Amino acid sequence: MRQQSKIAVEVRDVVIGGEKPLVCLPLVAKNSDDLLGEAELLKPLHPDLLEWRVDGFAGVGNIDACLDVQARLRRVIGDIPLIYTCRIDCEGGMAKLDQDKRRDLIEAAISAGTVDLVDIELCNDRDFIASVRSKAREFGVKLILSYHNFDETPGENFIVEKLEAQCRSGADIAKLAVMPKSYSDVLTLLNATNRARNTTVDVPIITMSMGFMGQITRLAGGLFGSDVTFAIGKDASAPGQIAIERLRDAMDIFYKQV
Ligand SMILES: O=C1C[C@@](O)(C(=O)O)C[C@@H](O)[C@@H]1O
Repeated sequence: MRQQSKIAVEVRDVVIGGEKPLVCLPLVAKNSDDLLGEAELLKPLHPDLLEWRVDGFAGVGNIDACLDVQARLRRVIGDIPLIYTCRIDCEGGMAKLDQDKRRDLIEAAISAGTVDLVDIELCNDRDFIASVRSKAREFGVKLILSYHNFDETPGENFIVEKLEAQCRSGADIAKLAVMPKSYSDVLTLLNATNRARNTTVDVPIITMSMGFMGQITRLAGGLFGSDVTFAIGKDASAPGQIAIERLRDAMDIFYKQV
């Protein structure tokens, strides 16, 4: 059986860090009609979690427009836990916002009370992280601190230290996505995840090696300590994601017994 997270995170009736890794589907539509349509389409696929990639939404610069769609989105998805992500452009985000605006948007989303988790990058400055963290705590929203590298896979120590730093900065969940150039890089990511899970990182972990080479980490990363895998519902939000139906079939091989 896989090594569970020492501290599990519960959102609605979903446990992150429990017996089985969970499947999250990203919502990446550009306009509100398409976004709500995408959510309708994904709901019957029964994802454990949904992620709204707000940085892919054309109205991302308009807080009121975003809040309006967010409220409608919650009505469509019912009780499915929702991650709110406005990814910073230097780590793969699709919009360039200034930091004050991005923080205001994220905090407004948290205060609206209709998102369950928020994902921000560890590369944001301390004040940005402290401000979002305190807003998240106030509204009972779980904080994911993340790191993305679309160019390469850093060494094992770097990865473990990044996950540890996320914990020290108050992450309820530590997350890291990196790009492999070889299958050794894929093993580095899995080794680092396994080490973090079994030593210093007590909170749930989400890691993935991106691209084609990294697909094994999306299927079997849970065995090494990754608690959530991102799949394709309608459209991908990162290279290497696999359609949810195929992913679930494959995951049954690894996790059915539990
Ligand atoms: O950070 C992540 C992980 C991800 O980049 C992936 O590789 O599956 C997909 C993103 O939507 C999410 O925010």
